Amino acid sequence: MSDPILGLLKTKASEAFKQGDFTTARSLYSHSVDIDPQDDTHPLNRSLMNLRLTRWSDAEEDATKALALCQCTKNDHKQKAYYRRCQARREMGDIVGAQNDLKAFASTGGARDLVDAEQKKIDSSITTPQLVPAHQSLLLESKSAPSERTYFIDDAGNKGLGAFAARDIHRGDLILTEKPLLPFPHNSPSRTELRLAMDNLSPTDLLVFLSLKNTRPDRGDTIDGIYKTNAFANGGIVIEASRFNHSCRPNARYSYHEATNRQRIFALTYIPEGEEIFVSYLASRNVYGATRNQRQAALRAKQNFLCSCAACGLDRQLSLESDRRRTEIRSIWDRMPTFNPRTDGRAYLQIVVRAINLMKEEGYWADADDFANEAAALCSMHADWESAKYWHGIVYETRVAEFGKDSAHTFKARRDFEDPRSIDHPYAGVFHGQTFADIRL
Ligand SMILES: C[S@@+](CC[C@H](N)C(=O)[O-])C[C@H]1O[C@@H](n2cnc3c(N)ncnc32)[C@H](O)[C@@H]1O
Repeated sequence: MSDPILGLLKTKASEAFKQGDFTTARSLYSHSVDIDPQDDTHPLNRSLMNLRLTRWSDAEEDATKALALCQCTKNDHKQKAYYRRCQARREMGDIVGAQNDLKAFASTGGARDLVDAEQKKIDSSITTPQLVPAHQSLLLESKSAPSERTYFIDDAGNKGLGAFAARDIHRGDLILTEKPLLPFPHNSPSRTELRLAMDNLSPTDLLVFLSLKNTRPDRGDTIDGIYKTNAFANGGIVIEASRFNHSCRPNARYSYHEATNRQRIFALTYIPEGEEIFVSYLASRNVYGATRNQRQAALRAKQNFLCSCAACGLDRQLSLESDRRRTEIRSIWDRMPTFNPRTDGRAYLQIVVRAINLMKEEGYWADADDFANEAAALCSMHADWESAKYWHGIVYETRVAEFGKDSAHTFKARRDFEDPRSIDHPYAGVFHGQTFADIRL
């Protein structure tokens, strides 16, 4: 079954061609050539774009490729291929080759007026070959990072491309803010929804989409493969943000900012210039509360890759220690609802402290707010407002780094920190007599 992207590529390439954007049309046809190398139509179409772009030797090569593929079966394709190759060869000063192609064009039924016009050009052409002009780069490479940028995209070894710090980045710095190219309000659009959204892309945006990584090219559905490799939960396809690789000990975090319809990435830690910036593709507890095997299985199922991050690459001993820490953090989280908040308050706070310290030992404590938030709620139940403020402060500081000062999560944390008594909790202030001032990180 042919890849559904082929029809879309043809439509968008002719759209670009009609607009006179031969560079985009050529690149779109190049994708068709790569996806469907046995069909002569694609190199034939691309040869025309090459002629328009004065890329004579590429035009010649494509016409030759088309001739080899169409063999004797498609006469009109053969005619076009000879005619285009004739023009390319003439432009390159290969008069003998051009003359032969023109003969072949005529003998396969090429229009008389075209033959005559082309013959005149051959006759009057100068034998000195023209220089091939420098042409535009066809790759949609990410532009090299201007100095004010926080990141640049570069080769990240076995992971493909990746994002790197263009300067020293500090915890809480905004690294990227980007509008989605294909926004979806949910994570799994149907094939029809996806196809409709793709139809609305401009030819150049389709090219940008096609520049993204596809970890499932074998499945024969390029759109689906690229979507699954790159889509964000909330926010769909976001081109630059898609270049950030995953780590189970990330130094940055992505989040969707609904108010501005932007995908954003904030620094969770200090990231020195030149270092790779990593986000986590897995939701919080599936990273900090999961062993290496569990994380790797989840990433393989979700995105079909074997994680090579620093945490997954630890040697056996260190990896076992890491697994033990993460398993304990997870088990603390799972045990928390079993505590009686009236009688077990101190033990509850002590395990919160334990969990956050384990996160720190693990080198990834950006999600400390999950636990600190529970601690704040417990202190509020006991009307220990001072302690509640302390824990709300940790939640607030963590959320600024995770989501920025202007996110809804952070606003709430800030309000609770400034006025702990205003907390929206059904049991706030119902127990009295216990204070927790001695239990801190
Ligand atoms: C959203 S893309 C990230 C950008 C991608 N590296 C590129 O070249 O465009 C996700 C893909 O990058 C690769 N990748 C990301 N993080 C990785 C990691 N920790 N280990 C190995 N491969 C990773 C995998 O192929 C994954 O499917």
